[in-house]
Amino acid sequence: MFTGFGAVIVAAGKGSRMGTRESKQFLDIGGRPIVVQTLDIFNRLPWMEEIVLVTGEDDVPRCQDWISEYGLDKVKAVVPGGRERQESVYLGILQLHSEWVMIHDGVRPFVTHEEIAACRDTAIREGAAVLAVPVKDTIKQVNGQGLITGTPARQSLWAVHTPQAFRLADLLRAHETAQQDGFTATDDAMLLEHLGLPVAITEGKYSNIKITTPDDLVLAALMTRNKEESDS
Ligand SMILES: Nc1ccn([C@@H]2O[C@H](COP(=O)(O)OP(=O)(O)OP(=O)(O)O)[C@@H](O)[C@H]2O)c(=O)n1
Ligand SMILES: C[C@](O)(CO)[C@H](O)COP(=O)(O)O
Repeated sequence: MFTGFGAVIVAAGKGSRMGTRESKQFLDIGGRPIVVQTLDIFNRLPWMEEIVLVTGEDDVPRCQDWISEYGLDKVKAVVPGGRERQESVYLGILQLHSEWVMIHDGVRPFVTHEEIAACRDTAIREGAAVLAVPVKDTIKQVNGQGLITGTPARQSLWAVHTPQAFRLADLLRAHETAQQDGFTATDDAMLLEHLGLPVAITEGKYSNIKITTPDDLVLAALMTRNKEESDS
């Protein structure tokens, strides 16, 4: 029985906003599929005890092959995900035995060990934590007619990233309550908010991008080249 941290890497999305034939999590950056790059970051954390990969049902065999090929020895299970991200996360956490869990998007391959450790430390201190960055733009609320209805104070606005870290028992309860209530969320913190549990912010870096649209691929290629140059 593990008592430390496990991670669920979700990579079962269709990538409709990317629009490529190949799902975006399997596109190549720096010579490896994006999801392999993400898994490798978590696999190299000395304190990370187990990893579950959630992917498309048809993609399970090729992911298993990559796990062997790239020596991702902490990946204990590769499971098919669901229609929505929320369902994919739930199917992943059912496989874990650790006391704490980190949920991370398979398409955020630039997260650093420092950011992940900061998120872990905040979660241990506060009970739950997410990486996030202060928003740089002024954000407007807009109605269905395209008219601005309000301007929230920017000091209170953060763009939320992953990883997001929780006690496994809290996250399971949050997912099961959401299922009972028919509550859907775009991140896991929202599910704890729905339960009334506090979630703390850990300031991350703007470089922890989620590869979502074609312009993110251009940025990702540039970031990979910069990293390769600074590593050599
Ligand atoms: N049913 C789903 C939907 C999303 N994800 C994962 O959740 C992460 C963040 O989601 P997003 O960037 O929205 O990915 P997609 O759902 O693939 O993209 P889109 O919304 O453009 O279709 C991705 O790693 C994606 O693979 C998942 O595991 N299962
Ligand atoms: C969890 C998340 O990465 C936080 O930014 C994001 O909400 C998930 O992806 P989506 O683009 O909202 O589907």
